Amino acid sequence: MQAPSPALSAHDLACRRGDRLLFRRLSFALDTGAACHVTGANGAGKTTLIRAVAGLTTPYAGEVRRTGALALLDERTGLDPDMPLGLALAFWAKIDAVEHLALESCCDRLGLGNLLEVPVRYLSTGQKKRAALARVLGQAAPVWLLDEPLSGLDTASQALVSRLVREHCDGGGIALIASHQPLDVPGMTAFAIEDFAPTPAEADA
Ligand SMILES: Nc1ncnc2c1ncn2[C@@H]1O[C@H](COP(=O)(O)OP(=O)(O)OP(=O)(O)O)[C@@H](O)[C@H]1O
Repeated sequence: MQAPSPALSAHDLACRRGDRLLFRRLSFALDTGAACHVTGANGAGKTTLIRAVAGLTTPYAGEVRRTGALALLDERTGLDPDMPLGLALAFWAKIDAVEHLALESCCDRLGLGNLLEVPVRYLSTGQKKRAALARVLGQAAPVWLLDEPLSGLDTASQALVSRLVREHCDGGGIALIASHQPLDVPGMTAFAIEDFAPTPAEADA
């Protein structure tokens, strides 16, 4: 049986952090092939939104609906700092049921081939980010949630991320991307988290 088309939507979502309402009445709907760029100032709530959509934070109001498996790029890579990169990725590949050859091909795609013996703690910021992206790629999940996928990356790697998102969406995937930097993904929609900022009265309620 064919898997249903992926879909991701939020309906009247509101999230609080501590005693502060960050955003409210936030809605979007993404169907197969769609990418959406979430922008916003530091502290506006982009990571909170990504985590709420991922189901890692309970929204204050509203709901998220998703069809299809999820791959999340978070600020925490989850890669064991004491393991060589190859083994650290293999740990997740086992959990994600990714075959060895597929993992190898993702590592090659992200230019990690010559780093697999290096302990994760010795990797640079950009190298760690590319390793986390390799895991996302390997998961072959139709729905991608990418929190700051470009931060710490050089120009060539930033272009590669745009290319990976394009290919993912061209193949029917969905990507919701929180990023301070622009991405080169034709047809990508965008919204600013500030568009859903509470009024002062709502924020204090
Ligand atoms: N556990 C927490 N308890 C209280 N406040 C929190 C908590 N986590 C985050 N916050 C606050 O929530 C707000 C939104 O944080 P969030 O990380 O979602 O912002 P962001 O838009 O992703 O910022 P940046 O662009 O800097 O990554 C910030 O003011 C932050 O200090």
